[in-house]
Amino acid sequence: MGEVDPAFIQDLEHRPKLATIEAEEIPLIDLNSVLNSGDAVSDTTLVSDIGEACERWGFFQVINHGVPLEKRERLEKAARVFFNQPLEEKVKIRKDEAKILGYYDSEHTKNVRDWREVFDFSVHSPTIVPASTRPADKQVAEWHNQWPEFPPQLREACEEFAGEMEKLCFKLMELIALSLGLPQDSFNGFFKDQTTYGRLNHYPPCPAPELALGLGRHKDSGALTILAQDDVGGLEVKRKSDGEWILVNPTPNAFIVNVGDVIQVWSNERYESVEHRVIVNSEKERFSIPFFFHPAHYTMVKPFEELTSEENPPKYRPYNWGKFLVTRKGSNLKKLDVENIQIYQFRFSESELANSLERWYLWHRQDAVS
Ligand SMILES: O=C(O)CCC(=O)C(=O)O
Ligand SMILES: [Fe+2]
Repeated sequence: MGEVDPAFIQDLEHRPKLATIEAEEIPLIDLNSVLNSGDAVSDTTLVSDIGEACERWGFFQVINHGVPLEKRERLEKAARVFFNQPLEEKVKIRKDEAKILGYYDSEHTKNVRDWREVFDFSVHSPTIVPASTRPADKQVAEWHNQWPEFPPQLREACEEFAGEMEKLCFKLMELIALSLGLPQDSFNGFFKDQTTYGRLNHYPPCPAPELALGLGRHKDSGALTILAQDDVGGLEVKRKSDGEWILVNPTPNAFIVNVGDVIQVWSNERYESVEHRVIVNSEKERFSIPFFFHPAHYTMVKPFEELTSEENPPKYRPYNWGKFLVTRKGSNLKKLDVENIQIYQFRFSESELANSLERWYLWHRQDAVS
């Protein structure tokens, strides 16, 4: 990536503090009991620990998650080999506005360029999504994977790892449902025709880690994200209690889990999708593998009725997940003059919320037409 191009430079207020602060860690959750308990979850302590982590942090780490270490290591190795190739090899599978999956090295978050390169692959290929961002357009399109020729084992490593991630996501969604007081399988149906995808991230060493970010502050827009980070460290989470950026120290063979915007809406903000970002390092490169668990494109995302009441009316109007996803995917590819789509655009204003009777009326009427 060479010298630091001004496109990478963050505004003053968003530049990282590189001095490490001693801070409380995000919760570490042991999934051992649930993996050995068959289908029904009976560990109430585990369920309440997950609920508390989602409420306080929006983030937690899991250990004893049942994902074989060999599968993770195999993919980590293949990712290194892939990114280590010359740029002209990688750009053969470059993504663009028509081909949404593949390699990319100039993603922008909040319209500042990220100091990283990525490879995106969908888990159920082809993935069915809306053909355009236009609300009235009901046509669908297919996302197809673009696999590199080299290394030849990358495809299988991605597919095998994704299979494991998907199982873990379903388990975690069941635990989250229980933690909200909902039936265990409440969320499963939304993921029948899921738009989930996986990503390989490479953050090269950066000559100006105090000016740039590997990945700018953002919230994940899907339901759940599971992340494998290597031993370098760089992920920072914005602590809800005071807005301080907290580094997530690498824990060997753990996965980092965070709730995304969709869970924020489903839970009517009991669980919030929390901002996070990645700082870079002048000496070490870093690799990470996020897995974005996303519902089917036709899902109308709205608060669960069981989690709302007259005193706690729905805070969001229903929105179409697929339209949201394609709008977001298209806008991250380049620098724009405006902020890309965010869920607060679907949130009722405080004055609308204040009138809960009217809110209930609106809500039921929208339900009938969506
Ligand atoms: O690389 C990381 O640690 C975080 C990646 C991430 O937040 C994302 O890709 O959404
Ligand atoms: Fe993220």
